[in-house]
Amino acid sequence: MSEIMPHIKLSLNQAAPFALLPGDPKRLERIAPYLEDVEELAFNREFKSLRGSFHGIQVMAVSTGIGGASAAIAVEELHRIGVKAMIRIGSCGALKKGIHLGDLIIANGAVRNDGASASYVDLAYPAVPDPELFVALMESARELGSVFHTGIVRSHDSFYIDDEKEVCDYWSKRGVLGSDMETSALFVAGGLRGVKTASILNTVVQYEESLEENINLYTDGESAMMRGEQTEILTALHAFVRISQNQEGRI
Ligand SMILES: O=P(O)(O)O[C@H]1O[C@H](CO)[C@@H](O)[C@H]1O
Ligand SMILES: O=c1cc[nH]c(=O)[nH]1
Repeated sequence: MSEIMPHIKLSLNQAAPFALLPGDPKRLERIAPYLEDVEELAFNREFKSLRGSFHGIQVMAVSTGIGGASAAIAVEELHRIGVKAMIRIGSCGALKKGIHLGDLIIANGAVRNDGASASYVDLAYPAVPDPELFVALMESARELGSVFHTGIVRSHDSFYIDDEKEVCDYWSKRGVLGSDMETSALFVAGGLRGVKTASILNTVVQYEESLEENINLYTDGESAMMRGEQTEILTALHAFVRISQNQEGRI
């Protein structure tokens, strides 16, 4: 019998080549309807998982919880059971005016303000997505008519620091589009381990709006944000189909 990973509680025979990585375990309930032959796999701590098929490819969805530490654990353990490509389908706060609720941000890099990626490697190492997966996400987003922006995001470890507003303004002034908590750890762990990674984020807080209020509305199922979530799920699934075709079965 193959080894069961200690946190995600999955083994080799449960792997698929592609994995969607939401933060919130609840998001799995909204991913499942897009897949056929869905099997629930495991639920340990923040790591809930399922597997199914989409347009002929096998896909997993595994929640990573909040923050880079648990996201990096998910990347490591999924890599060990054989997952080759991972797309974070997350939520974020915009750092730029004109990015609206439900707009998607496809990250072409992440500011490494998290602790997990720093514990892996010097900050000079870039947090960047796999180029092929990034392009596949952009092409899918265009094909589906999604409203999306591409650019740098900032990954952080806490909302509740005393100078939160000043820190957000600092990065906003430098052209960073949005903030989340897992993209940089995903990109760095994936880069070091040779896993293809990308990140697509649904805007749930507009720049300079109340964070707590908007996250509550999102979890209550308010519509623009829910539409953004549906679009990011579909965009990511189609991106996996694209790279499976590009690679002609190599993945
Ligand atoms: O909605 P998810 O994917 O969890 O992403 C965002 O939401 C959480 C904070 O509310 C953090 O995990 C942040 O990155
Ligand atoms: O503003 C936000 C919203 C969601 N997630 C974040 O990290 N920041």
